[in-house]
Amino acid sequence: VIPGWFSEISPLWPGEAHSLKVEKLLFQGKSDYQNVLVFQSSTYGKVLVLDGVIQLTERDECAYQEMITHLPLCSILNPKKVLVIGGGDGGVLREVARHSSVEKIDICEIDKMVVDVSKQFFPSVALGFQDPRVTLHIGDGVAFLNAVPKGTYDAIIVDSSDPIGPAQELFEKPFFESLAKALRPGGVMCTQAESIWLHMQIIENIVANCRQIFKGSVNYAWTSVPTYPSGVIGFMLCSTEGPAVDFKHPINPIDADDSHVKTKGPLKFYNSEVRHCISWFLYPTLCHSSCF
Ligand SMILES: NCCCCCc1nc2ccccc2[nH]1
Repeated sequence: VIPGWFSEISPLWPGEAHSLKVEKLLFQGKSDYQNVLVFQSSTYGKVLVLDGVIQLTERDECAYQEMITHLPLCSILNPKKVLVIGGGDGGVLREVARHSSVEKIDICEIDKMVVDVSKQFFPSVALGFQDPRVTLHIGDGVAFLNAVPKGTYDAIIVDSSDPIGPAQELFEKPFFESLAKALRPGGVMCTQAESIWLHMQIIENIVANCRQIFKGSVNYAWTSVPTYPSGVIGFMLCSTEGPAVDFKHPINPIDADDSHVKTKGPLKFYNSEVRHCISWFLYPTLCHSSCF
């Protein structure tokens, strides 16, 4: 370990470690579920780390939060009821709240310390909690989903950490089945789906499960986030039934109504024109990706 530097070492990416220069340690704690660390980096703003894994930095969080939110919400007309699993930093809430059609936003985050730390150190991200449509549930996302009536939500976003620790069961088949049950017919889900450079085995298992469970479209998209391992992170984008969702030509473009800019600030990454990094699957691996 180099003094003054944080290195992200994990068995999930053996033999490599992204490092960030540390200016100042801001918070260190242990919640009921994980170690929580916040530091001021030299060039990426403040950084949130859970069990040694980078979850967000002020400089590049926009790429992840905007893509995981607007890819699904811009693919269906008139989303009204949205559920966020995880995402205790509030960034996905901030992005969901940009959609004026949304009437209700539920969020289920297992670790209250993540919410409290985000509100204290990441106000530009945690501002999502201030929206009156938001209801915060502190608890296990699996239990929450199993208690939700069938067909409740138009969209569900799973902003999870990695499948080591509290988020492990959010990558397993029963959880995807409960996602499909909680969605209305034609509803869409979007989940954090790791790196095509590091986790193809995990991704192939998720795609195989989603192909059995989601009878609409099953897509894998990815984007560039410099402070996530290998510099990319992906998303599973699935609909329960209905016509293939064309994520390249969103039927509910967010730029159509820019009233959100006044309260949330401008979008920094996503827009409807740019072709997103969406890769199709030809069994057994990615065939090609078309982006930008
Ligand atoms: N190694 C990639 C990790 C991706 C993490 C995405 C993420 N960032 C978060 C911040 C707070 C709570 C849950 C979160 N989930």
